[in-house]
This record gives sequence, structure tokens and C-alpha cells, in this order.
Amino acid sequence: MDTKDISTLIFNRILEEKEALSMRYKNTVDGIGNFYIDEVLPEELALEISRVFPKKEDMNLKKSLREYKHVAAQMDQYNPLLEKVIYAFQDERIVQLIGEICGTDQLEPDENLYAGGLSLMAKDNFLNPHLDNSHDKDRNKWRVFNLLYYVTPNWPDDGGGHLEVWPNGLENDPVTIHSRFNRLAVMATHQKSWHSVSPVVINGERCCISNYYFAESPLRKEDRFHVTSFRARPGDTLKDTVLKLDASIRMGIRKVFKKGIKENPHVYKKGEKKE
Ligand SMILES: O=C(O)CCC(=O)C(=O)O
Ligand SMILES: [Fe+2]
Repeated sequence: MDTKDISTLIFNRILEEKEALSMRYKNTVDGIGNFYIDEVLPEELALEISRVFPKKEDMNLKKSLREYKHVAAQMDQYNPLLEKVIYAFQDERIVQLIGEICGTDQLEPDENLYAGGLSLMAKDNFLNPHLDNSHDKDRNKWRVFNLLYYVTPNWPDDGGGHLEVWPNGLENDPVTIHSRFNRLAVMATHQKSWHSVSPVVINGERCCISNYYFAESPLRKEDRFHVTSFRARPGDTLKDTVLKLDASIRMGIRKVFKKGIKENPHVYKKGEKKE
């Protein structure tokens, strides 16, 4: 099965639910626009994806106060099915369809997998509340949607490791989108789209294939450039103070050096396979 075949399957499945997904997006757009869809790919194919997902030892560990997870973007190091699935979500028919559901017609996928790619979260891993970087790697385009496709079979609702969106700010309860097997979650990213992944509390591995869509203009007119900015989960004041300082220092650096002071290592350099 090639990338095109996989994208046809995804496209047809999203198309089947287009009305309901558009409704969900419309109902959430004033906070953090989102929708999710289950049984995205035929069960057997989704199971195959989970079987070939890399071990965490073969991925890059990200561990700090901000996050604790394993990621990979250099896709030619892994089973080729994974690269096909990632790029299937970049098929122009799907990009167009997501745009129709979300009422925007200028979406572009991210070939460099800037922050997209694979992620794996094991017991005690987490991703604190954050705003994604507002732009692409060259700071030309705005990041407008995240597409998160979850592939761990039987991931339980009480296992933690779920996507949380905070449409009413971190002072209020989040909306949880469970990271169930074979589910695609799509969420808008803008100046107020705080989101997180709750700590994993079981001995399992929550695997996700992610894509970002970009656009020439931001989703909201009040959007401004910002670096990825983390906060603590509510109640952890000390950590929150440190993370706020961390974001403002990195933002300060970006005001002087437009592209930052070091190249983001998390991009897919095609044809530059690491040994
Ligand atoms: O894994 C998820 O569900 C969310 C990931 C995310 O927000 C990110 O990588 O910025
Ligand atoms: Fe994010």
C-alpha cells in the first residue's frame, strides 16, 4: 500500500463524517476549535502501524520541566509504513477537506515535519500545558492546525496520556480528548490554544503520529508571533514561575535573532540519513 492509497482511505473516512465534524468544529471554534474521528484507517492497517512503531530507545528523548516524551522526525530511519502514513495526511485532498470542515481555504502541510512526526509517551511521561510555536521553521507561515493520530491499541481512558485543550484558560477545567486507538484529533492553534497531554499513569506506550498545517495568515487577527510557551499544570506555582520565565527568555532571544540561536534539530532532513 502506498501513500496515495492510505490517503484515499483517510480521505473517504473523514468525508463520511464531514457534516458532524464541521458541526463539532463550529461549536468549539470560539474557544479552541477541534474535532476528532475514530476508525480512521481499517483496523488491520492501524494495528500494523502500531506494530512497526519504533521502540522508545530508538527515538529522541525530550525531558525537562516542560515535557517528558520520546520523539522522532528523521523518518527514513524507521519502518517505511510510518513515513507513508505521515505524508498521507498531507495529501492535498485531505488538506482541502480539513480546510472545508474548519472554514479556511489556505492550508498547507509541513513537508519538513517541523515538530511533527512520531511521539511516544510511556509511564510518567507528560506534556505540560503549552502554546505551540506560532510559525514554521523559517518563520514565514503561521501554524494553524495540529493533526494527531493515535495508534496504541486498547489505550484505556483511565491510562492518562490524553490530549487536553483549555478553551477557558488554565484557571478552568480542560476538555479531554482521549487518545484512543485509531483516532484522529484535529485542533486549531492560535494565541489562546493552550493544550497539554496528561501524565501517563500505566505501563503502556501512547503512540502518536502528528502533522501540522500552516497558512499565510493566522487563524485570528489578534495572533502574534510567539515561541513554544509552557506553563505548569494548575496548582504547581513554583514550576509555573520557572516555565513563564523560560518562555519569556526564549521570546526575548527571538526578538533579536529572528530564527533563534540554534537550528531546531527536530526537522526531517530528507536524504540525510543518520548512521
Ligand atoms: O501528543 C499530543 O496529543 C499533543 C502533542 C503536542 O501538543 C505537541 O507536540 O505540541
Ligand atoms: Fe502542542
